[in-house]
Amino acid sequence: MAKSPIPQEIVSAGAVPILTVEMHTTGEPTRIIYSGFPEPKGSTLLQKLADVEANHDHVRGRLMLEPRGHKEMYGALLVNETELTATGEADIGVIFMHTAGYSPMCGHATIAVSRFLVDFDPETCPGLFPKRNFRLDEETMTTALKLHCPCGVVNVTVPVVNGPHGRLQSDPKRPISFINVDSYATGIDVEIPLPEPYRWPELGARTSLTADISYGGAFYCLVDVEQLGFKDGLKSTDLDALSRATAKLRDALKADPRYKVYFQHPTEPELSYLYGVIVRDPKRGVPAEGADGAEVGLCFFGAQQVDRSPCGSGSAARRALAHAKHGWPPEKKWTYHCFLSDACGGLGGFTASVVGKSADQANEPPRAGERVRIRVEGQAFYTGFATFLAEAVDGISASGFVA
Ligand SMILES: O=C(O)[C@H]1NCC[C@@H]1O
Repeated sequence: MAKSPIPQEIVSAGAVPILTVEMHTTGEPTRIIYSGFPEPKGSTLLQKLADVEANHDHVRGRLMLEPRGHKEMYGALLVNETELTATGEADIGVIFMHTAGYSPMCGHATIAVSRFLVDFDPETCPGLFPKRNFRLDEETMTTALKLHCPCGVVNVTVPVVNGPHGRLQSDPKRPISFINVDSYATGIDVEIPLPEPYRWPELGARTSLTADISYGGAFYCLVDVEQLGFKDGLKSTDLDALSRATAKLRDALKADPRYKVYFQHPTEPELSYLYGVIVRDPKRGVPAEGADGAEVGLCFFGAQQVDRSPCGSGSAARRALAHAKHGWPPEKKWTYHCFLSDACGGLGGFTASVVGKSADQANEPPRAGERVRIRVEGQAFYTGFATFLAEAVDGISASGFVA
């Protein structure tokens, strides 16, 4: 690797340099932070997340916002030790971050991080992922990884090939898949009244709409584009108007305590909140090979950040909703597209299917609240790697900013 052209005295004069690998999953960035981030304190992953939020949030800002990031940046901080790596239930932990905070789950970053974890060279990253333990399936040439995400353990399968130096490396030609934590719809066809301050122009004379609520590691409100009043479907030219409409819908849901019941995580109060609004256009989208159908969607999360990817946790939430609402058989595979994959002729869509029900619900018919395991598939690619500095005398950029 090339040496830094900046004199070492400058590199080491400010905060510890932060090292990242940069990837994208259907256009959505993941800045994977593997060295230099302050060590989070706590014995559980959620305690470590709370510590990062309370004490190192400015470092999140530094890496996500300008001038090192931008308003749509996304990141993943690797955490070697969690309560579940200690028991062997997980291989490594991860804290997901965006421009306005942190995510309970992130499918696109799970795909990127898992590929990186298979590929990185332990000699160049000493201390990273010390319990690295590939479980290779030689028949399928895949390796398994258990990622401890804030929402729980996600089981990832990464296709591999034999690399030139006798080391396994990821196979960029085949999709990575993950089996998410239990996913379930919490609200089907919920009538949402929209009081005056929570309306937008495209609604016209309507004063309410119908939407669904579903969990895929994070809670999403899922709404058809026509319900929002956009009669011509999802169009990228309407992005600003869609952002204004979904922000109003999000605010209406957050303002009324009656909706809290739809966003209750069974065990973790920290995860009990509306994370994003996904606008669906069921009339568009090309199915990926082997899939039974497709739809296009657009996910707004955080401070109305736009997911470039089809949103992995949202795909799980949507497939769980289809199971509960329409009784789709488990093997029915659906391709979830974003604007980008739709514009690229279907390249980069995420495909989701049901791979199992919770054991205690195995014989029950589909219904709201029923927990299912969803497998989501997608691909991530490397775009680079970086060393980020913060000079001690730089009063502007240490915590990042949005212009
Ligand atoms: O793929 C996902 O699940 C996500 N992408 C950004 C917002 C969500 O966390």
